[in-house]
Amino acid sequence: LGCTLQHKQANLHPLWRGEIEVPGGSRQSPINIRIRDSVFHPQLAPVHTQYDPNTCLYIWNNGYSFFVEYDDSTDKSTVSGGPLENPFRLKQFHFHWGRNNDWGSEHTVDSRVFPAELHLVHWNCSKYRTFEEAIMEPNGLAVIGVFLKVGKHHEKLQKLVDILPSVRYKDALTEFNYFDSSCLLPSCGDYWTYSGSLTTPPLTESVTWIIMKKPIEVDHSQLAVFRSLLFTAVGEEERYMVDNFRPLQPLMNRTVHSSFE
Ligand SMILES: NS(=O)(=O)c1ccc(NC(=O)CN2C(=O)C=CC2=O)cc1
Ligand SMILES: [Zn+2]
Repeated sequence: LGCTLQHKQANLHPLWRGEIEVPGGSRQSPINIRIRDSVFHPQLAPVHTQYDPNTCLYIWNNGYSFFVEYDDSTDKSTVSGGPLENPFRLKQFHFHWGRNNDWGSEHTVDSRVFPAELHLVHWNCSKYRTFEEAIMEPNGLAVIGVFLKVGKHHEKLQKLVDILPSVRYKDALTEFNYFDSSCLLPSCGDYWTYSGSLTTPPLTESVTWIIMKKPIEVDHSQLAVFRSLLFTAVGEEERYMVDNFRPLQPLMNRTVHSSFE
C-alpha cells in the first residue's frame, strides 16, 4: 500500500477519522482478524440464511453509504444458526469501500485489506420488538460481513449497481424491489465470529459479527459506480462517497472464533 496510515486516516470523513472513541468501549468494531489467534469452535453450526426477494423495499443514500432496506415486519427474511441462539430478521444491507482498490474494507484478515465489504444487518426479533430497540442491546444485532475483491463481473449485483445513480445524493431514496441478497454470499460457509459494535454512530456494542472467510468477486466498473455516489446532498459542495470505513479498533480481551479449522 503506497500510503501511510496517517495519510489514509487524514483523508477519512470526519466520522471515521478515528476521532470518535466510545467512552468505556470494550468491544468496538472493526478489528483485524489474526487467523492464528482465532479459536476453532467445533460446535459452531453453519450460518443459515433465508431471504425472500419480495421483502426488498427501497434503496437510499444516508450520507454514509447506500442502504437496501427490507420489510422486517415478518420472519420472511432471516439468518439463524451459526453463533445465534434464535433467528434474526434482515433489516438492511450496505457496503463500505475505498477511493481505490487498495483499501476500503472495515475488517482486515492478517492485516489484509479488501477493496470493499458488505454488511447484512439483522436484528434479534425473538428478544426485541423493533430494530431501533435492538440496536441498543448487547445481543440485539447480527451482521454478516462479506469481503469484496476485484475479479469477475458479478451478474446479480449489476441490478443494484444500475440503480445507484438514482441515489447519488444524500437523502435520495428510490423504490427497489425483488432483490435476492443471498446472491451476495460466498459459496463457502466458513466464517469467523466475535462480539463487536456498529461501525458508525451510535457505535453501540450490540453486534454479533459473522465474517465470511471467502470474498465475493465484483469487477472494476462495478466498484467504480459505488465511488460515483456522494456524501453530500443536492446543492451542497460535492464530495464523493469513498473511504467510508472506520479505522481498526483494539481487540481488548476478545476472542475471535472460527467455524473451520
Ligand atoms: N456498519 S454496521 O456496523 O453494519 C452498521 C449497521 C447499522 C447502522 N445503523 C442503522 O442501521 C441505523 N438505522 C436505524 O436505526 C434504522 C434504520 C437504519 O438504517 C450503523 C452501522
Ligand atoms: Zn457497515
